[in-house]
Amino acid sequence: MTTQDTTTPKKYVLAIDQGTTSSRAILFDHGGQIVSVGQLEHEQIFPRAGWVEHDPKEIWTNVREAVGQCLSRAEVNRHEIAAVGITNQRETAVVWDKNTGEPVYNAVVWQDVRTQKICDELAGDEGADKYKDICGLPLATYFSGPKVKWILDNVEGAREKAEKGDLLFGNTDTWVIWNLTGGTQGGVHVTDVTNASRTMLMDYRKLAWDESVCADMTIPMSMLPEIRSSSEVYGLGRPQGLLVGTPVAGDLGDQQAATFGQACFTKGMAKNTYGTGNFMLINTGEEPVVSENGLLTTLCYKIGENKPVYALEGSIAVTGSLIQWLRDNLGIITAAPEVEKLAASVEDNGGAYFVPAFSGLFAPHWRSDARGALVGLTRYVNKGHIARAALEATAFQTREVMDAMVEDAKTQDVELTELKVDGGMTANETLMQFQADMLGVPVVKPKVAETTALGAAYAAGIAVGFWDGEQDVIDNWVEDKRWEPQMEDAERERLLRQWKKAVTKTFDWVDDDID
Ligand SMILES: Nc1ncnc2c1ncn2[C@@H]1O[C@H](COP(=O)(O)OP(=O)(O)O)[C@@H](O)[C@H]1O
Ligand SMILES: O=P(O)(O)OC[C@H](O)CO
Repeated sequence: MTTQDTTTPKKYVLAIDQGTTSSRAILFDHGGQIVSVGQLEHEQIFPRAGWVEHDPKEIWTNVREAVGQCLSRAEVNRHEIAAVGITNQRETAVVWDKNTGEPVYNAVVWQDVRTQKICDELAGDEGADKYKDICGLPLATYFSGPKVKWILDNVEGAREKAEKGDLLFGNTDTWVIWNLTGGTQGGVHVTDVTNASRTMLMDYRKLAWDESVCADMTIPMSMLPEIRSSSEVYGLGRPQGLLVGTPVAGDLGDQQAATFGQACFTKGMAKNTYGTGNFMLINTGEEPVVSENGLLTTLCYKIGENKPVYALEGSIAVTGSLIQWLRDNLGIITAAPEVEKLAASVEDNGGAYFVPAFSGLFAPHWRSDARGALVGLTRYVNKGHIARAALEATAFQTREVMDAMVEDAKTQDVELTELKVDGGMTANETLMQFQADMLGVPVVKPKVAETTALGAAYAAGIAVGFWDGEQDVIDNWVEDKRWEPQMEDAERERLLRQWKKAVTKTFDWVDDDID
């Protein structure tokens, strides 16, 4: 049996951040400072238009290698590590055989839109909000439940195996934790409330799988992981691994982890993460709030036996990935940071607006029938304007989500006075200034920008007593940079008016005869 070393003093907590484009392992010290990082990218598989897959085996290999890199770079071994926390790209669905550990199909990624027909059929006459009262989410291709149904319906033999109890489902947190704790040799099959709240299968008030939704989606409940809190010991590292005997003690979806790492512990505090997509979460306290404006009701975190904390979320599918698209599909930049220089080569967007509805539009529109559009083009527009329009798209989309949040917040008596930000795109000064201009409130970035991994580390460290609780997180949070709004109101309103017009041009694009 694997046991934990309780004799060596513990100096660190390790976070594993299994993201959309890469898997990272980050070691943190007691002050919440980064000690070392390991990182590997994995392949993005696009078998058809609108389909996005990852290879779960590659992800697991990369996680192990990232942990190896991280520990060797710091010359730290597992005896000095108090606990491991996992955070992950949410909604991405993995289904595997519990007897062999082999996935039955690639992971179907959150951005994938293949389940449109399944969602339409499930909605029937009742519409996309059919399950909203149970799970807090609209029926959309984004969430895991319909993806699991697709796998069971389309992979030969999968449904029979699932019905026999041989298959397991999980988001990538569950997949990583199962493997980390032993896989076929006794791996634990768990998830936390935040990840479960993104499947459409969990009742967000009861924090339990909902039988009726699972039945509608024809998903055997034996496949589903046990729902646990975000901060408790789920199991110990497997004997063969580098983390043998180390408690695996934190699990949060990446956006909730960032909210935790940003110390948004009070009702009304909000953060926005600028990565592949953008995700703004506002803490709504111990009572769930139902949005009237296209936001998702989601679990924010649950620490051990404490009451759960809820959030409203505005999810934007495409932000940083639009910059990758400029790099990979248009070739007008060779690396993401170059977009800033290209955008600075022009004074403004030249009338061009880029609505990147590559996976339809998420919050606040939830239009699966939308597809991307670049509008306002004239002979005047050059690649500098396109780069600028691509950057501005992130800020405009964020403003739309913020408007929805402000509307919902009115009923809660909370006011949004500033926005905490993090993620890869916050390195872009032009974007951050434009963002503050578009929001009309200051945008504030912390010194440790890896808030996602930090949040997972805190959840794990709190579970084992390495940190005492939320006050430690608050004490460790230090402001790095602040952007104040500078734009005239009239100019802001003009730009937003044009943007809103551009958004309407993307609607109703997908016809029924297109998969
Ligand atoms: N200087 C920059 N300007 C604009 N976008 C950037 C810049 N640097 C990185 N990005 C974008 O940020 C994203 C990476 O951010 P990250 O937080 O690592 O994402 P994720 O965790 O979603 O993989 C990429 O999509 C990339 O295009
Ligand atoms: O891996 P990221 O940072 O792109 O985040 C993905 C989100 O969790 C999807 O909901």
